[in-house]
Amino acid sequence: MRTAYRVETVRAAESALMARLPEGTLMNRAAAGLAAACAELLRPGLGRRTVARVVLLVGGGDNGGDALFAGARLARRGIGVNALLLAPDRAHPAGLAALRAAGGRGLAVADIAPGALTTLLGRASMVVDGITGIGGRGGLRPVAAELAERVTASGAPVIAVDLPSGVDADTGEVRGPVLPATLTVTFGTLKPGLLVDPARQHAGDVRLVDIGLRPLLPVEPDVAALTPAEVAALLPRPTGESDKYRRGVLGVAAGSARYPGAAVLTVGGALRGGVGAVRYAGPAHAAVIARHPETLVSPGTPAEAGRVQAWVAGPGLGDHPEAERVVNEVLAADVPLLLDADALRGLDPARVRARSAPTLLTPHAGEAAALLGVARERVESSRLTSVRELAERFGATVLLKGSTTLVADPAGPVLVNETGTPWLATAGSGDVLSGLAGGLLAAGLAARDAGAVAAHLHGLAGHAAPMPATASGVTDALPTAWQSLTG
Ligand SMILES: NC(=O)C1=CN([C@@H]2O[C@H](COP(=O)(O)OP(=O)(O)OC[C@H]3O[C@@H](n4cnc5c(N)ncnc54)[C@H](O)[C@@H]3O)[C@@H](O)[C@H]2O)[C@@H](O)CC1
Ligand SMILES: Nc1ncnc2c1ncn2[C@@H]1O[C@H](COP(=O)(O)OP(=O)(O)O)[C@@H](O)[C@H]1O
Ligand SMILES: [K+]
Repeated sequence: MRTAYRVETVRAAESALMARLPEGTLMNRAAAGLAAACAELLRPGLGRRTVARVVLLVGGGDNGGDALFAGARLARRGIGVNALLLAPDRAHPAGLAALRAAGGRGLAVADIAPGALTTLLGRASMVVDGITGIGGRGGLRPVAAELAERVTASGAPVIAVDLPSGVDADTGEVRGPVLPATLTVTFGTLKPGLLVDPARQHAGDVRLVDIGLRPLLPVEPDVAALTPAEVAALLPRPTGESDKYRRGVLGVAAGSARYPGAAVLTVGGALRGGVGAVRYAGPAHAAVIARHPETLVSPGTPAEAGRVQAWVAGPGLGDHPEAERVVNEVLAADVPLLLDADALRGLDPARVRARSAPTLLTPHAGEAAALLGVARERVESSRLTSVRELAERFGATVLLKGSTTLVADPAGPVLVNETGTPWLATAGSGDVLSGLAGGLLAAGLAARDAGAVAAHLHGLAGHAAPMPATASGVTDALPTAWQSLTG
C-alpha cells in the first residue's frame, strides 16, 4: 500500500525520531533528497551548457529551512542560487547561513523591485517552493499569493518542498491561492493532500524521500492506495472445485423501459467481475439478453429472481414502475448490496444501518451532495471529508466517484484509486463500475476491497479503451485491464 498520514501523526513521528538523532539530522536528510531531485531535473539544462539558476521561495518555517539547505547543496555544485525571503526575520537562520556560505544569496522579497523580480524569475531554470509545508494554514496569504502568481506566469518549473504551498495536507482541500508544482518532493511519508483532489492536481509528480520516519508511524494510515500487486491478489480466481454457483451469482436490478442501456452496461461490468453467473431482474431483460446471452434474465422484481450472493440496484431505474419496491426488496435481502444512481435518491440512513449484510454506496459528487444535504461544490472541494461523513452516516462502505475516486468505511483508512482518467467521465461508465464492483462483491470480496478493486480495474480499462472512450469501450477493455494485473 502507498500510505499517507495526517499532519498530527507526522509531527508526532518526527518528534520521536528527532529525539533519537543529533539536531538537524532530519532537515539534513530532507534537504539532501530535495537537492538530489533538483539536480536531476537541472542536468539536461547543464548538458546544453546553459547556466543553471535556481530561485528558492522561502517562508518563515522549516519548509523554508529545507529549501535553504537544499539551495546550499546546489550552490556548492556551482549552481546560481537566489533565495527570496518572504519573512526575512523568521527565515531559518542556519539554513540561510549555509546558503550564504556556499555562495548563494538571500534577498527579502519586499526589497526587490518588480522589474528585477521578473528578470530573476524569467532567468530561473527552476523555482523551489519552500513557502509552506505541513505548517501551512488556508490558501496562501496575499504577499505569498502574489509571488506565486508571478512564478506561475514566469513558466519556470516549480519543485514543491513537501507539499505545494497553499494546499491542505490533511484533506486535499484548496481554500485559496496555491502554487502548482511540476514535482513535489515530500519527506518521510505521503500526506493525504498529495493523493486527493483538488490538492493532488497541484502536486505534479510526487517523489517520496526517506528520512527514517516509517518505523515511527502507526500501522494504520489515514489514506492509502492499493498497489497493482495488492489488487491482483484480491482478484477472484476459480479453482478446481469451483462451479458457477460457488464462484458467486450477482443479481442486477437496473434499467427501465426508458433506460434499458443502463441494465446492459451494468450487466456487462458484472460479467467481467469474476462471478460465476449474473441474474438480471427487470423490464430491460430483452435488451440484456440480446447483448449478453450468458445472463439469466427475468422480468420481475429482485424477490422473484432466485438466489444470489449479492445485489446491485439503481442504475437507470428511472421510470421503472416498481422502482421503490425494487429498492425495498434489495435492502431487505440478506446478502451484500451495492446501491447506485436512482437507488440512492432519498435513501434513508436508518434503513442502510439496519441491514445485516454489507452495503456499498457508489454516489458521484451530485448524489453524494444530495445525500449529505450540501451543495455539489462542497463535495468536490472536500472529497475526503465528504466520503468519511457519508460512510459514518450510513454505517456503510461508500465509493465516491469523480476526479479522485475514494472508498471509505465508517472507520479505518480511506482508499484512493490512482488509475482513473477523465476519459471515464462518459455516460454510462458509472453503470459499468457498479456492475463490476457488484460482481466482485458476489465473488466474495469485502465491500471496501470490491470498491477499490473495481475502481482500479475501471481506471485501467478507461486507459485501455479506444479513444474517445465510451462506456461500452470501457466494458470491453476490462479483460485487458484484468490481464495486465495478472500477467
Ligand atoms: N519537523 C521535522 O522534523 C521536519 C520538518 N520538515 C519540514 O518542515 C515543514 C514544516 O515546518 P513548519 O512546522 O515550520 O511549518 P511550515 O514551514 O510548513 O509553515 C509555517 C510557515 O508558513 C507560514 N504560513 C502558514 N500558512 C501560510 C499561508 N497560508 N500563507 C503564507 N504563509 C503561511 C507561517 O507563518 C510560518 O512561517 C515540513 O513541511 C517539512 O518541509 C523537514 O525538514 C523534515 C523534518
Ligand atoms: N474527472 C474525472 N477523472 C477521472 N474519473 C472521472 C472523472 N469524472 C468522472 N469520472 C469517473 O467516471 C465515472 C462516471 O460515473 P457516473 O458519474 O456515475 O456516470 P454515469 O451515471 O453516466 O454512469 C465514475 O467512475 C467516475 O469516477
Ligand atoms: K512548499
